[in-house]
Order: sequence, then structure tokens, then C-alpha cells
Amino acid sequence: MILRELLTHLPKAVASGNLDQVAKTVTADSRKVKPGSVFVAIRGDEADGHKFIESALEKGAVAIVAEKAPAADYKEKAVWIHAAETRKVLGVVAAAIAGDPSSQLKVVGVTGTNGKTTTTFLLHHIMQTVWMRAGLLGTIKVDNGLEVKEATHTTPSAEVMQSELATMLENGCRGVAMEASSHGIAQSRTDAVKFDAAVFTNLSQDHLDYHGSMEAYYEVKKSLFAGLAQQTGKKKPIAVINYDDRFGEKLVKELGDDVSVVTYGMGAHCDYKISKIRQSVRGTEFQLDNRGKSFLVRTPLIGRFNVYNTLAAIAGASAVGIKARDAVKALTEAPQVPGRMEIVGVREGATVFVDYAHTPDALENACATLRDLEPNKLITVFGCGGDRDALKRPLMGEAASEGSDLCLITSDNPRSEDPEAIIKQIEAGMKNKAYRAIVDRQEAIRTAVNVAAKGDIVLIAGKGHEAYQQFADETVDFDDRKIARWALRDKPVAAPPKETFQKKDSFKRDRYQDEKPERREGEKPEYQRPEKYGERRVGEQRGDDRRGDRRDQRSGDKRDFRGGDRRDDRRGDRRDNGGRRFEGRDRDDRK
Ligand SMILES: CC(=O)N[C@H]1[C@@H](OP(=O)(O)OP(=O)(O)OC[C@H]2O[C@@H](n3ccc(=O)[nH]c3=O)[C@H](O)[C@@H]2O)O[C@H](CO)[C@@H](O)[C@@H]1O[C@H](C)C(=O)N[C@@H](C)C(=O)N[C@H](CCC(=O)O)C(=O)O
Ligand SMILES: Nc1ncnc2c1ncn2[C@@H]1O[C@H](COP(=O)(O)OP(=O)(O)OP(=O)(O)O)[C@@H](O)[C@H]1O
Ligand SMILES: N[C@H](CCC[C@H](N)C(=O)O)C(=O)O
Ligand SMILES: [Mg+2]
Repeated sequence: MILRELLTHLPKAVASGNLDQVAKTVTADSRKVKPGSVFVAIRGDEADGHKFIESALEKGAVAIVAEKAPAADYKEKAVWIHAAETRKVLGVVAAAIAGDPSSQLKVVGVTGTNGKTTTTFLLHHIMQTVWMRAGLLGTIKVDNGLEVKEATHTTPSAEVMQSELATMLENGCRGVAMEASSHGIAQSRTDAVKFDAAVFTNLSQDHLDYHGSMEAYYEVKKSLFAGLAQQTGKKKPIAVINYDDRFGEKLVKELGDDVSVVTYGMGAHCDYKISKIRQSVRGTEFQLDNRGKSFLVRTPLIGRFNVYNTLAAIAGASAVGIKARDAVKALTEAPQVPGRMEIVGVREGATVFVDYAHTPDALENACATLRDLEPNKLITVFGCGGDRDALKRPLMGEAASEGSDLCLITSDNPRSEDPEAIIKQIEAGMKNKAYRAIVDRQEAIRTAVNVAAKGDIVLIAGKGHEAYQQFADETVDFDDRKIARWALRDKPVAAPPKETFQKKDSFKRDRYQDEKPERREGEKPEYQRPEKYGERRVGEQRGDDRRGDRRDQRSGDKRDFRGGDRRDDRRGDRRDNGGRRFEGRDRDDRK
């Protein structure tokens, strides 16, 4: 795009230099500048992009966008564009260079503290089923319709996002389901995206390290919806809002008439109303009432909160013209969202789930969901990430201890923090003494699996699909699901004596801290850190190592409600809520 044309998108900017040159790409990172790039200098939390202007010029930037005018001795090596709020300008320039792809795609953005990834996966599945080709952009992966890549961020920077959207359009996608994280909204990554609909799943405590208060966090989420009214070029966008959520209700009240609002929830006045929920370990079914029509929705997903995610996906799909009937049909074969309430195995009648609950609300819901399956005991393994909201730590302790019979507090991604110090902050919130602290996550998982007896459920929470663990000095390969499978494989054949875990007092940290889990003579050897886990990924940093699961979820990982699980190790006993106890079943081939 010729710079002169680009400037028509920036009416308030002041430019100097030869505007008849071609702008090929745009970036806010001097390290990614190539000849012909526009470099946008952004004042960030850690660095000031203006300091890298020289470096961008040396690499051949054709134009510099900055919040200040050029110095008097500036040699006009490149066009200088002086503008306010360069973060916002980045989005506008990126959209213009990419050909404004979101104006030609049906775009649904999903925001909220929990449920974004799940809802976008469901929505993407519906879009793919009905439209053949659709894009997905979020925490786990970017699917451009033809290829799947690991994601680095939940909501990538504006230039990455606009280029991904352009590829989706080129690849024949009709629409895209994308997550809008609060960081992404606050940093204007989503500003230049033209949404057809935006979904609000819920709001509860998280990210207070970044936003400062719940009110400020809410205001950021709200700005996505308020922004819909300012959008041009698309017919009136639709705000799809969870009306059972306190902040969702507030949002509905506060949005003006210039945004169309559609609500979902249990309340009689909701546009998409849920009732008659029935859950089992194989899936969930419920009644959906919408515009005088009733549907029986059946999905293989487990958990009451997934009823909300399912409904959000149906309402989001309807907002872009997909018939509710078609969405409901597609959801009978909804995909297993990696690491979200995923059954990883059953052994000796004990079932192990991996879930991504990493907020107090999510942990409370995850425990409640598994409690609904009426296990003998619910054993929860969890920790809290370092360098992130510290205020949620005792609250997660409280949620887990209230929802479980036994907790194993361990490390999540400690990042630059001391893992033991994080654990202490979690312990401050524990409501009972039925817990042990085991800093090593692998050890904690193995202990939980070993102590689980017939009819028990083990919940391994917090890291879900993540395939790594981040420490101050290194990032190592680590996958809860793999570790849990190995631990299940090595689990002693007979469950440990019941009395070991009967007395809640017996889980006091000091008593068990250094003990190794029991193993009987002649049984399988002591668990070794597998070779593969010896490989270090030294030096990888935050954004770069937020790696998702490499598997392409479109192939081979679908769960069919009607046919039951395709993976045979997901077979728990199918029970409804009729008061019977949950009992997992063993895979025969493990014996
Ligand atoms: C706190 C935060 O969100 N930071 C993000 C932000 O960084 P920043 O704007 O503060 O950038 P900075 O590092 O201070 O640098 C300022 C500018 O100088 C530039 N620079 C820097 C160094 C250099 O050599 N040359 C150069 O040009 C940088 O590219 C940047 O433009 O913008 C960067 C580019 O888009 C992001 O990579 C970075 O994400 C960091 C790595 C991160 O960890 N973010 C997490 C917290 C995040 O965004 N998470 C959300 C999910 C949260 C949720 O669950 O809801 C997400 O959407 O992924
Ligand atoms: N609608 C919901 N309400 C409450 N908790 C939920 C909901 N959906 C999912 N959860 C819980 O939150 C966890 C994370 O879900 P998911 O990955 O879909 O959320 P997310 O918003 O994308 O999270 P992140 O911001 O970290 O990417 C799940 O593993 C589950 O425990
Ligand atoms: N999107 C979330 C992911 C948290 C996952 C958890 N495993 C952790 O590292 O805290 C965040 O950035 O807060
Ligand atoms: Mg997500």
C-alpha cells in the first residue's frame, strides 16, 4: 500500500517525507522490521518503542510512526508519521495493509474471565460444520482454515491478528471465532477488528495485577461492547451476554440502544433460556428455548459451566446467521477442548481429569462439576502461576479446599517467583487441613493418582493444554496429561490402605512434606523423571513459550455424544444425577 493512501486512514496524523513509497508490512517490534516495513513505536510496560527507532531505520523501515515529532537533525531516511496513541494507530495501519479482512469475514469475539477458549472452540466447530471453512484464534491455536499453528497469545498483537485474518479470508473462511482477552482489549489489539458479534461469558477475579481492580477489569471488557456502536461498515453488531452473571447483567443495563443485545441464561427473560440440565460423565443435555422454539441440546462436554459455553456458542452462531437448529445438531459432535475437563484415564476405579481452572471461580466450578458425579473422594492437585494476580491465590485455596476432600497444593508456572512462597499464599486460604504441599508438580500428580481409590476422582487443575512449566531460569517440557497417564500406568494395583487418607489432620504439610509416596516391595519401580523431561528449554520467555498442544484437534479428537467417547480411556461409568455413586472403569488393556 502506498504511504499516501495509508495516511487517509490516519486523518489526525502529521507526516513528512516521500509519501509515494510502498509500505509492505507493519510491526511494533524493531526486531521484526524488514525493508519496506512501517515501524510503529509504542510505549510499553517494559520498554519504550521510541528507543528502537534508530534500529528500525537501519533495518530499512520505510516509515516511522511515533508519538513525538522527529528531532531537528532527523535525516529523513524514512517517512515520519507523528500521531497520538500509537497503540491504536498500529491496529488501523495493520488493518489497512492487510486489506481490512474483518470487514469481509463474519467475526465473533468472545470475552470474559472463563470460558473463552471453550466457547470459541464450540463456535468454530459449528461454523466449520455449517460453512465448511472457518477460522479460530485463541489461547490454544490459530486455525486459518487450512493450517493450524500454536498460539503465542490468547489475543495476538494487532499486526499478527490482521495478517492471520487476511490469511483466513484468502483460504476461503467465511467467518472466525476469536478470543478477546482483557490484555488484548486494553492494549488495543482488537480495536481495528470489525465484529459482527461479541460474547460476554462472565467476569470474576483474575488479572488484578494488570487491571488494578475488578471495576477497572470490567470497564476494559465493557469497552469491547461499547466499541461495537462505533464500528462502521457492518450492520448493527450484536452483543451476546450471559445474563446470569452479575457483571453480565450490569453490562446489559449499561449498554446503549446503539448495540443490539441478546441474553442467555436460566432466567425466564433470557433470549436463549436453559432448563432441565442433565449431566453425566459422558456428556450433558439440556433444553434450550429461543423465540418460541424448544431444542434438546446434547453435547459430550462435562460440566454445568459448559452448558453456558454451549449456549454462548449457539447464540454467537445465530448472531452471524447460523440457524439454532444447525448449531444444536453440530454440537452433538463437539470437540474435546484440549485440557478442559479432559478425562485422561481410569485405573483401579479411580478417574483422572485435567482441567485449566486457574481462577477461584473456575476452580470452584470445576470441583462442583466433578462433585456432581458423586465420587467417593475428590482429590484436587493445583497451584497458582507466578508473576500474575497474587490476590487470587488464597481464594483459589479456599475454593479448592471447600470443593475437595483432599488437596495437593503444588507449583503451576512459578515464573520468576519462589514456588514455595506462592504455595504459602495459597495455604493462607485453605479452609481445612486436608491438604499436602508438594512443590514438585510431577510428584504431586503421582501422589494424587496413587492415593486415589476406587470411585475417587482426581482433578489436576490449572495447566490444561500447556505442554511446559516455566521457572525463573528455565522452561521445561511438562504436560499434566502425559504425567497423569504415566502415573496411572504405574499406579500400584491395590489402592493404599484407606486409613492413610481418612483423617483430614493427616495432611498437614509439615508431616508429609518430605515423604515419598508409598510403594510396596515387588511393585513397579520408583517413578523416574522421564528422559524427555530432562530436555530444557532454557531462556525461553513469557510470550514465546505460551505453547499450546501441537495436535490438530480437527482430526481424531472429536467426541460423539451419541456414540460415546471414541477414546476408550475416557470411559467412566455413565451415571446421571440420580443419587448413585460415580465409579470409573479400568481400561482392560492396561491389566
Ligand atoms: C503485559 C503484556 O501484556 N505485554 C504485552 C505487550 O507488551 P508491551 O506493549 O508492554 O511491550 P514492551 O515489552 O514494554 O515493549 C514496548 C514496545 O517496544 C518494542 N520493542 C521491544 C524490544 C525491542 O528490542 N524492540 C522493540 O521494538 C515492543 O515490540 C513493543 O512494541 O505487547 C506485546 C506485543 O503485543 C506482548 O507480546 C506482551 O505480552 C507479554 C509477553 C505477555 O505475557 N502478555 C500476557 C500477560 C497476555 O497478553 N496475556 C493475554 C491473556 C490473558 C488472559 O488469560 O485473559 C493474551 O492475550 O495472551
Ligand atoms: N463458563 C464458564 N464459567 C466458569 N468457569 C468456566 C467456564 N468455562 C470454563 N470454565 C473453567 O475455566 C477453565 C478455563 O476455560 P477456558 O480455557 O475455556 O477459559 P478462557 O477464558 O479461555 O481462559 P484463559 O483466559 O486463560 O484463556 C476451564 O478449564 C474450566 O475450569
Ligand atoms: N491466560 C492465563 C493463563 C494462566 C495459566 C496458568 N497455568 C498460569 O500460568 O498462571 C494468564 O495468563 O493468566
Ligand atoms: Mg483462553
